[in-house]
Amino acid sequence: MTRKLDGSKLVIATHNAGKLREISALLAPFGVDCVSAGELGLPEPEETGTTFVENALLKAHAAAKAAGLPALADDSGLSVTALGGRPGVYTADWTERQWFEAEPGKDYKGRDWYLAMGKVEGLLCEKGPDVDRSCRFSCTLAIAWPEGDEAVYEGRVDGTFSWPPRGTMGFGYDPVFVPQGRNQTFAELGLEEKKSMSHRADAFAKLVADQFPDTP
Ligand SMILES: O=P(O)(O)OP(=O)(O)OP(=O)(O)OC[C@H]1O[C@@H](n2cnc3c(O)ncnc32)[C@H](O)[C@@H]1O
Ligand SMILES: [Mg+2]
Repeated sequence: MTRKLDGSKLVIATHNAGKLREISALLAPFGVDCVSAGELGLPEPEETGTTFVENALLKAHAAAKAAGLPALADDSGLSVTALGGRPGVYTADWTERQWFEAEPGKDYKGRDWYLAMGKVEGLLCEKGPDVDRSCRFSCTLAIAWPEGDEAVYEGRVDGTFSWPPRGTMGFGYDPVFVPQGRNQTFAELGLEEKKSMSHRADAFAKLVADQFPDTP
């Protein structure tokens, strides 16, 4: 049995504004008292794990320990089938890594998502016009308590990598991700639609079933 949230404040342990917006919207109906890592001035831990689960747990435990409160972290990414699952767990620093290899010493702090998406497109194009464009967004949500307890929930959504980018809503790779069964990208569909079908929503549904089982 996993430990349950008991009404104390919950730290949303992310430094990504897009994720914070989505997690806040998903949590809203459950009356959880939330505070973000940014509001608490928590440092951004180095993500040294090799899986989404490892990194989500690492971020949740770091925040829970620093804040003395339960913390919810999210590790997520886009895995492209034809690229052997890349960028996957390295989605956030894909641009930094690619450019670092090209030009060591350059400052990559301002992540440029357009470049990162273009890099994926470039690698797909190298494989020819009939390349398999299927891909998947994965999301692992982890809750950690200051005493060391933890709970993990995994979600995913399958789709297609679409080029050029379309839409202005959402964040990160949303403009190039078309979920299965739809024609629009997540960035065109917007928060409400995305909330009903995303990798984050899938993981969150498992969190709700476990943490808030009595909610109708
Ligand atoms: O670690 P935190 O502070 O939560 O923020 P981050 O941006 O570094 O997040 P990750 O380490 O989990 O990296 C995941 C990256 O995958 C991308 N990503 C994850 N979920 C996404 C979504 O719903 N829509 C678009 N891109 C997403 C986005 O580029 C993220 O930066
Ligand atoms: Mg990160």
